[in-house]
Amino acid sequence: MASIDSMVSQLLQARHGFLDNIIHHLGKHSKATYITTAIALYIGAKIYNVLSLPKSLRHIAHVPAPVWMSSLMRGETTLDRTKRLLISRMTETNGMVCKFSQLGWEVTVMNPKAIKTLLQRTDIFPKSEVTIDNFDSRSLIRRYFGKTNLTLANGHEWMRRRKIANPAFKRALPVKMFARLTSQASEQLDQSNGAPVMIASLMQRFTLDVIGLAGFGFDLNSISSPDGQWVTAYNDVADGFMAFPFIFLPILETEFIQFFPNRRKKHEQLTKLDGFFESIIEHKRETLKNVNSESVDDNEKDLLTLLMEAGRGEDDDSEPLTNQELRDELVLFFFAGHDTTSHALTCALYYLAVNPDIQEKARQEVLDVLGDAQEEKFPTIQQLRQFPYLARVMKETLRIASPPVNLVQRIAQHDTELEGVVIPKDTLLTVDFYAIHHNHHLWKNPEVFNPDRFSEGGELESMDSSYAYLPFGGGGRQCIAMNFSIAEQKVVLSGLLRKYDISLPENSIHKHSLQFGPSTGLIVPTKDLELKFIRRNQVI
Ligand code: HEM
Repeated sequence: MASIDSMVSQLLQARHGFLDNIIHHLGKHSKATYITTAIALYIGAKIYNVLSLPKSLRHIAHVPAPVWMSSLMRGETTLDRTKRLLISRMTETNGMVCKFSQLGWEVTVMNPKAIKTLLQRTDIFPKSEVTIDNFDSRSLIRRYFGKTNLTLANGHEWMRRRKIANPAFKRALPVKMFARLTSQASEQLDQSNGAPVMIASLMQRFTLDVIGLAGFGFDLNSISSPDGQWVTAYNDVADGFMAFPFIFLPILETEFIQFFPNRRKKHEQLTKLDGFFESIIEHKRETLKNVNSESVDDNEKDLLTLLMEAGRGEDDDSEPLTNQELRDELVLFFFAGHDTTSHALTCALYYLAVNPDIQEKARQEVLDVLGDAQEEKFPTIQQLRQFPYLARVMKETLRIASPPVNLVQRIAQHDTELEGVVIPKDTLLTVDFYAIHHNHHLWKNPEVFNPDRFSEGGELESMDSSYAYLPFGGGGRQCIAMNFSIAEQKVVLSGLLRKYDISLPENSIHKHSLQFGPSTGLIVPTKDLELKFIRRNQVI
């Protein structure tokens, strides 16, 4: 693959010689040759411009575009690429490195102090709208996410949406529903009779059902019916967001979709899903007109109800969300809330399986709170606070295997500086979670799973900046559902620890370290991970 590096560098370097040659031959050839040459020159110049680091960023260390691209093309793992090309440059330009991304050159910020400024100064570094504007309104991704939503909006629009959604997420902590669905998932584990189980798939179906119920009160039932129509439609659509040919050549999707039947099918599935969301929103509005929702415990209300209730209270002056806005937020919660948490759960179960001492310590804590009687038992909201060790296991999992690869890009509003480094107007900036959470300049033995980093007086507390650890982001744009997801994970992990001994099959490819598959964009999924769940004697 070094040949790809050298091919592209040679292409860039040979540009001048290439131009001279072309000028020399021009006189001798026909009109067709002129046109072909002009097109070749135009494309060559475009490629050169796109791949060359802009002059304004040349004072910052950078990874040459061909080097980054060749790593992607030869399938180097995200972690290896990050270590080799980003962390290795941590000491250059104060922990800032430029790299080539799908949307152009961006600065990856690895210096915790600079990250703090980047995330706190949302006036100077708002979210980059390039991320979604880059997609045509007819593309699958844009049709799904719409023009804006809570995670993409900036300024007043973001504040308005966050003000409405914040109380909804504060109120919604449906632990009873988490427990009910954990129980359903464990029925599937029981059916395996201790044989290896594809755990990522089960956790994905679990979190999808959670978000269906927590989002709009609809049971997608994907734990027991993985092939149900709405689950299939959603998975089909989500699978298509980052399809390489349509991202790099959007015209294929906008102008030539008739030649791509599979892509057309995804659009049809999305149209069906939209109809489904619309009917749910309409139905909910009608129900709320007729039923007194006060009678339902706030914790167990779905987010759609809570979002619709915004603006109704006496001191609540929020401008209510329209049906379209409600739809756009709900589809976002689906996307942002399901793969992230299922990945966190899958990885936590893996690290418990390969660290029996840690597993036993976490289990003992759970048994101390919930007892070891034979019937299933899950924690109440109050009991969730009584699992400090399990919380450290979850934190360490989110450090070592952060679900999102990086933060949504920010864009500098004007010429500014970050920790002494000049950042020109319109520069795109991001934070790469692996680059920060696996950085040996910040963490001791970052590849070792060690929940005690998060104990009182432990490694995190002794660091100069808490921004060396940010699985849920930071500043005002921190994950709105952090507490929701933590509660969800605690219910599942405590329930499964109480009931099963968790282990890795003898011949697993993950024996020495957790292996990841190709990235789907938001997260890097585990690769065919199977775990064994053997029922402990005491619990039936
Ligand atoms: C382990 C689970 C999760 C992780 C690690 C995670 C991580 C993150 C991160 C890093 C951000 C900040 C993005 C940025 O600043 O660019 C974020 C924002 C967000 N997350 Fe999560 N998330 C998780 C679960 C969820 C769930 C369950 C939901 C919804 C039900 C959700 C909804 C959101 C939303 C709406 C935002 C945007 C907030 C805003 O910009 O105001 N997340 N999440």
